[in-house]
Amino acid sequence: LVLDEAAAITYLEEYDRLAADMSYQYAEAAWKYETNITEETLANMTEWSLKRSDFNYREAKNASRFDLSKINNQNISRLLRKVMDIGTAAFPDTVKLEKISDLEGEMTSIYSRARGCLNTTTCLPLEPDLVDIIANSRNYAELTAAWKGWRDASGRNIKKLYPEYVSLLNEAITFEGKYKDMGDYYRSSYESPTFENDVKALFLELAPLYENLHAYVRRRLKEHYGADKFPSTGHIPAHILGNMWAQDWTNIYDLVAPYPDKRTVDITKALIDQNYTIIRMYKVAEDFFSSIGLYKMPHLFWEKSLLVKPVNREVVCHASAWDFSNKRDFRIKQCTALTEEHLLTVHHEMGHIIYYLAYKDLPYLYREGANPGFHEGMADIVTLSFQTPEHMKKIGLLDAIPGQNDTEGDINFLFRMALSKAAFLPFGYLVDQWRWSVFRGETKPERYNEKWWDLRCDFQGIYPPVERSNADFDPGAKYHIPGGTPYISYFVSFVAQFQWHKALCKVANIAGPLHRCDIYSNTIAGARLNDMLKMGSSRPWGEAMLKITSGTSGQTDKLSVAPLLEYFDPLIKWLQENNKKYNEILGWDKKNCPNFLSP
Ligand SMILES: O=C(CCC(O)(O)[C@H](Cc1ccccc1)NC(=O)c1ccccc1)N[C@@H](Cc1ccccc1)C(=O)O
Ligand SMILES: [Zn+2]
Repeated sequence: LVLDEAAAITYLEEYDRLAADMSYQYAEAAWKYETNITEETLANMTEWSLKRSDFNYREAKNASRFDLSKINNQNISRLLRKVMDIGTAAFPDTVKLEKISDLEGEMTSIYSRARGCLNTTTCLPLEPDLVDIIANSRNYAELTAAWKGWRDASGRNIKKLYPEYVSLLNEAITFEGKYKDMGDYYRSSYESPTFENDVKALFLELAPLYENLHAYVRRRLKEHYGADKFPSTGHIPAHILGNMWAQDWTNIYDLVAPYPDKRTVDITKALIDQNYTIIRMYKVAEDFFSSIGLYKMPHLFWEKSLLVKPVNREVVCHASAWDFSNKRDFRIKQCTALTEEHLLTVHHEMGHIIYYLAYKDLPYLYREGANPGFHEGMADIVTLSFQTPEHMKKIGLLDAIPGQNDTEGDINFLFRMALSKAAFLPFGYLVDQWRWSVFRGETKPERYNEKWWDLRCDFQGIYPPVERSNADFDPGAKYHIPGGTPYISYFVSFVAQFQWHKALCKVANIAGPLHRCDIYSNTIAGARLNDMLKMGSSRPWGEAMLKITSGTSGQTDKLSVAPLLEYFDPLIKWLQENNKKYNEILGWDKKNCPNFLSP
């Protein structure tokens, strides 16, 4: 039965209301589970997950009555295609769909409740305890115990569930014949047949920056921990970089700063000294977004968010931002602690909420990021302004800022930014290289861990401090793997946020080098950003990229690493010179991973 456009519009209006309501119900069930992990709340979430799949299945059938070739209106056809793009919900075997939801819930429960043991008597949760040890301890043995303890408690216990999870997801997603495997489906949200090769090319362009940073940090860490801890292959031990996954190195800034006597910031200390409360951290973030003309948090946000880890129940501590699809209820769930890292995560999560608020009046189907990387990029972009010495001084978290001709202070600041924004790049890239190879069937369960360490050794130039084998499951020690959450979105975000930062600083006429630009209280920058955010996923993401960059030297509808490399250019030159001065050999043996026991 071919129905015309008018009927399609009527159908879509009805769909919009029903879908938003179903989404609300599911979000409430998921919220109840994540803020109180019990058998009952997990079962209730699974029940609602099945109800949502059933709703999507039925509506996809209803939408298929319309003949898209007879729909001329681009907007209507885009909406109808989104109603029919339901992923695993197209799989009619609800028993298997329930199993997928159960497995994901169970893996997330194991991850969230895991306690890593340092010895036979002391077992600690990841947040805040093990995170703090990895961030602050300078004792090699203690770091090794925390690193190994966490993986034994999380990855090892998740391992047995992952193979079935993968095969069920692939069976469900290939049922309709539209997708080759689950990785193919994940990548389809970028609406580009060349996406996989595009990100590979971007990653290769960023290699020189990372290799120079890696060589410098390796030399400085050798001075501290002793050269005997560093193999001839050139790898750095994975557990001495200040982060449980070696994805952000800012916590070891004090050990490796280029000009230590010009110590710039210790935000964590300032937060404690100034008796910051958790709420004040959120108010500071809200003030940044409202200062550029974006939005304040709705009152339900303050009423319903979970901002502190409860003492009397188990929760999913990994931070997230929630849209309850009723245009009013938006929440953050974060086990917030008084540290600089958490202050940045507060800005990150609130950045997601701002995106939600910008597109809340769009049709339900368009209330998404232009692509998943754009949502993460929006979450992160204010941190490029917020962390400048100028801004830190403005909000009283830093007393002295490096003067304009203080190149040493400037290098220190750029270096500190590179410890998060450059150190992250290979990790942001490799997590889904691993996952996509698993979904493709290239990496079988017997070699899950070997493939993981092949990639970690190859792209990150780090190696495991204790022997690993295929009896371990280290990918499972990173939230997004048991959580089933895509990761390439962060790599895309780390590229895109510099393109946006450059464009916004330009349109806002903020003079000076890119790395000292602070868009705080600049409503022109805010308006330009808002114009993109308000598009949601109503248009292909290239148009959203063009919306932000148009009229500037970086005008493009594509991802480009040029602004990121421009931002770090003074540091790249400094690192190249310094590495040459010390005859540092850049890079590492990409095909030989120390401490991995081949089967
Ligand atoms: O995981 C996060 C922060 C959590 C989140 O805000 O990205 C969160 C992750 C998540 C949790 C549950 C389900 C899905 C995703 N994402 C969101 O809350 C979110 C994602 C898309 C749209 C709206 C909100 N960051 C990553 C990468 C990262 C990003 C930025 C700085 C440092 C590190 C990490 O910690 O490895
Ligand atoms: Zn995020």
